[in-house]
Amino acid sequence: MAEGMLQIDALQGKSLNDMDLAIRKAEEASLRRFDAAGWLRKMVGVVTARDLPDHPSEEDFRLGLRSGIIICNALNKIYPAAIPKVVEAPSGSVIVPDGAALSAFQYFENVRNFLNSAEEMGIPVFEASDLEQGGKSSRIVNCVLALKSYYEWKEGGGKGVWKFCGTWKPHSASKQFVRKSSDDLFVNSLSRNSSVVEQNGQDFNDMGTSEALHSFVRELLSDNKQEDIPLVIESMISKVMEEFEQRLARQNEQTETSSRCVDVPSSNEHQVVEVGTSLRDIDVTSSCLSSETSNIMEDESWSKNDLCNGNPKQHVSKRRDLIEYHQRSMQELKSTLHSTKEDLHLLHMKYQEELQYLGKHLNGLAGAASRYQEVLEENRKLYNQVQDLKGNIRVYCRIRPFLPRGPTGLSTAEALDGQTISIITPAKNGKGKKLFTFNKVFGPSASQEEVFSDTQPLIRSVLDGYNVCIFAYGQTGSGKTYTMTGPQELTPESLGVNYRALSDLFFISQQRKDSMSYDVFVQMIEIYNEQVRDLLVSDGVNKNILGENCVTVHVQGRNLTSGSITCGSMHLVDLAGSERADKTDAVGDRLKESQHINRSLSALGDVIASLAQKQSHIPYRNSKLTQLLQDSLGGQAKTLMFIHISPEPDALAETVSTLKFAERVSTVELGAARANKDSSVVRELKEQIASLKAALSRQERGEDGATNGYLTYSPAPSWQSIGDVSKGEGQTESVLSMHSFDGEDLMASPISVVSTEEERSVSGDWVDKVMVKSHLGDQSPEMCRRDTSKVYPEHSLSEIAVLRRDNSLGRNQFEGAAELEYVEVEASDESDYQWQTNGVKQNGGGGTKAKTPTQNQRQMKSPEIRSLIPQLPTRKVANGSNSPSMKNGKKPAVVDGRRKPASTVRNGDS
Ligand SMILES: Nc1ncnc2c1ncn2[C@@H]1O[C@H](COP(=O)(O)OP(=O)(O)OP(=O)(O)O)[C@@H](O)[C@H]1O
Repeated sequence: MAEGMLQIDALQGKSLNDMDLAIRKAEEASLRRFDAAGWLRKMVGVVTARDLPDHPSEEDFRLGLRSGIIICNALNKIYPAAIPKVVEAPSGSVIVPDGAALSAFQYFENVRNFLNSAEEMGIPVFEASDLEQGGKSSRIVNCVLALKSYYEWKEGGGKGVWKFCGTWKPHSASKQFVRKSSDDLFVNSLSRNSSVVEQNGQDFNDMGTSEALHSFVRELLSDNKQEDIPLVIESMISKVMEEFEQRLARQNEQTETSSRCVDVPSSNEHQVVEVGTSLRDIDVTSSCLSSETSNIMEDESWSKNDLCNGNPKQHVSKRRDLIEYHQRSMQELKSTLHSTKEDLHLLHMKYQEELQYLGKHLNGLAGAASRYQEVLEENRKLYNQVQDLKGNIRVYCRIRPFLPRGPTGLSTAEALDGQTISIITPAKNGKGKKLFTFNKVFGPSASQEEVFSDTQPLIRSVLDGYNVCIFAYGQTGSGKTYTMTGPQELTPESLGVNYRALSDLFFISQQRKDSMSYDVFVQMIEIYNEQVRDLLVSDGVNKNILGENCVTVHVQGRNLTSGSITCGSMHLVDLAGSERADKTDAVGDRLKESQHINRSLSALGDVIASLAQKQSHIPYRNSKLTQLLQDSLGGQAKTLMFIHISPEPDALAETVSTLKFAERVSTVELGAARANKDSSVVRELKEQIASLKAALSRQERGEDGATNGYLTYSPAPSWQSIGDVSKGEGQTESVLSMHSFDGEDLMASPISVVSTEEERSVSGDWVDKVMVKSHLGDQSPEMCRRDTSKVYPEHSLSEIAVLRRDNSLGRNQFEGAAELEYVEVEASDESDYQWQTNGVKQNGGGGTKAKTPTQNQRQMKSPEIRSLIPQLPTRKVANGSNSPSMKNGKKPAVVDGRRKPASTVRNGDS
C-alpha cells in the first residue's frame, strides 16, 4: 500500500514531500544544527569553541568540528579522559583551513578517537568523511545531539538504560515542527535516502517504477537501526494514511463539481440573453470540462486498477459514458458560444443604433450651438425693442444708508420690494405711509455693482447706436455722486456708474472687434450758473461742486462687413442738489448758484412735463441743462434717471418732493428709441440729395457759392472741438470741446487734462476761445466723427465734421460743416451759434494753421463741390476784440493762424 501511494506520489510529482518537505526539512535541519552547536559551545566554553558560531551554516558546522577538538573536549566533559590526548590547534588560529596540511593527521586522530569512544558509548556516529567537503553534516548533527541526550540522561542521574531515539525537541518558537519521534525517523531516513537517490543522479520524483520504490524503501530501512525500523514503518504508514485521506477528500470535491457540471446542460432552458451570463456559462462549462478531464485522468488511473482487477466491461462502459458526457458538454458549449455570438451581434447592433442616435443628437446640438449666436443677436435686438416699446424714461430709486457721522434715527424710506418705496409721512392721526413705484428701487444696502447691473444693458445700446442719458437726481448729500462716481476713496467695489459704464463700453467694443470698429470720444463739462464749462480744459481751480457735472461719451461704430456707421452717445449726468432755493439759507453767490440750479432743474421739470403731456413745443432752451440733454430727453433716446433719497427724517420734505418729481418723470413716454445708423449707401444718397438741394437753392438765390469771408483752416486735427450753443437769445456762452482718449487711459485713472504752457494760459477761460458762427441754422448740432477721406482725401479719418441731428443734412451741409474750418471772422455778439475750434497742437505746436481759401479750394474734389460751399456766417472772436481785418468787413489773407490751442489731451497722458 505504501509502495502504491509512493508510486502515486512519484507519478504526480507534486506531492507533500516535494516543496513542503524540502522546506520543513531545511528548517528543521538548521534548528537541529543550531541546537547541536549551542550545546557544544556550552560544553567546551566559548574560547575553545571559537571556531564554531552559535548559528552555524552547514559549512561552518563542518569546519568548526573538522579538527575534532570541540567534539573530543565535549566528550571528555561527559567522561573525563575518555579521549586521553586531544591534539589542540596552534594558538591564534581561528579556523583550521579546509585541507590545511599542518593538522590533517592530527585532527584525523582526534576524530577517530572521538568516533571510537562515541561508538563504545552507543552514540550514533558519523563517517569521518562527513567532516570533509560534501560530507553529510546532518549525521554529525545527529551524533552531537545523541551525545547531548546522553549527557542529559547522565546528568539526570543515569536512570534506566539510555537509548537515543533521535528525539529532538526544538525550541518553542519552532512549534510547528514538533512531530512524533517516528516522523523524525521517517523524515530523516527519507531525506537521507532521497539524498542517496539524488547522488545517484536520480530525481526522487522520477521514481516511476515499483523497483525504484522498492529499492528506496529497502535503503530507507537498511539505513536505520534495527530498533528504529518499527518507528519508521509506523511513521510511513501514518503518512501514507494521511495522504490517502487527503486524496479522498479531493476526489469527493471533484465528484461534486462534475455533478454540478452535469446540471448545467439540464438547466439550459434559460435563454442566454445577457452576454455577461453567456460568458459566465462558458466559463462554468469550460471549468467543468477541465475538471472532467482531470476526472478522466483519475478514472484512467483507477481504470488501470479496474483492468487489473479484471473488470474490463465496467471500464469500457464508464469510458463510453464519459465520452458521451463530454460530447454533450461540447454541444452545450457550442450552442452557448453560438448564442453568445448572437447576443454580441445584437449588442453590437444596439450600440450602432445608439451611436447613430447620439450622432444625430450631437448634430442637433452643434446646430443649436451655432444658432445660439444668432439667437443671442436676436435677443439683443428684442431686448432693445422691449426697452424701446416701454419707451418711457426709466426711473430707478436709491435710498442712501445713514451716514456713520451723520444724524441717525428711524429711516423715513423703505424699499418694500424691488419696485416700491414706502415713505413714512406724518399724518394727522398717527403716522401714514405713502407708496411710490418705480422701475427699480434699491435699498440702503444695495452695492454699486447691483445698482450698475440694471444699468448695464443701456451701455450695450450705446454701442448699438442709441443715445443714452443716465442722470442722478436728488437733494444735496443724498448720494448722487456716490452712485455716479463712487465715494472719495475709490476701490474696485465702490466704483460708480461712470467708471463701470466706460469700462463696459470698452469691454464690449473689444468683444465686437471682429465685426465692428469703434471710436470712443469723451467729453466732460460742467454747467455752472447757466454756463457750460469744459472740464477738460479747466485747471480745476474754478470747478464748482454746485454745478452739474458729467461725462459724455460719443461712440462711432463702423461695421467692418457692411460699412454701415452707427453713432451713439451717452450722457452721464450728476445733477446739482434739488432742494429749492427758498428753503435754503443761501445768500449772495450761493443764492445765485441755488437760483440757477433751481432754474435748471425746474427747466428740466418743465421739459419733462411737456414731454409727459406730449406737447408740441418742448422748452429745451430754457436752460443749458435741458439744451444739452435734448437729444437724450427727446424721442430717440433711452433715458434713465437715478433718484436719490436720504433716509433722515429732516430730509422728508425734500424726499417727498423728489419722489413726486420722479413719479412725473416716470410717466414720460419718449416713444421708441431709434439707433443712429446709416448704411454706407444710404449715407451717400442722403449726402447727394442734400447737396443737390443746396445747389438748387443757391441757384435760385443767384449765388455762385464763392465764400467771401476770411477763412481759417485747421490742418486735419485728430480732434476738433466744436461748440454749442447759444441760449437762443443770441448770447454766446457755452462751449464744448471734445478730446480723444485712449480707452485704457480712461480706465487707468480718472480723466485729467494736461495742458501745455500755451494751453494753460487759456485754460479755464473758455471765453477766450475762437467762436465761429455756424451757417447751420438754429438747430443745435451734434458731433459725430466721419470718414471724410472721400471728400478730402488728404484728410485723416479722424477728422471731425459736423452733422445735423435730424440726419436731414445732405452732402453739401456736411461739407459745409466741414467747411467750418473756413469761416469768416466777425465781431458779432448776436450769433445764434458759436463754434469753438480747439486747434490741436500740430505742426510743431503752433496751434491752428491758417490757409488761404485758394489753398483750401485746391483741395476740393471738384468744381461742383466747390460751388456747394455755403455762404458761411461770420465768426466771432469771443474775447470781444474783433480782428482788425474784420472791422471793415474785408478778408485778411490769413486769419488767426497764431491762435493758441485751447486744450489738448494727449493719449497716454493722464
Ligand atoms: N449708497 C451709499 N452708501 C454709502 N455711503 C453713501 C451712499 N450714498 C451716499 N453715501 C455717502 O453720503 C455722502 C453724500 O453723498 P454724495 O456726495 O454722493 O451726495 P450728493 O447727492 O452727490 O451730494 P451733492 O448734491 O452735494 O453733490 C458721501 O459721504 C457718500 O460717500
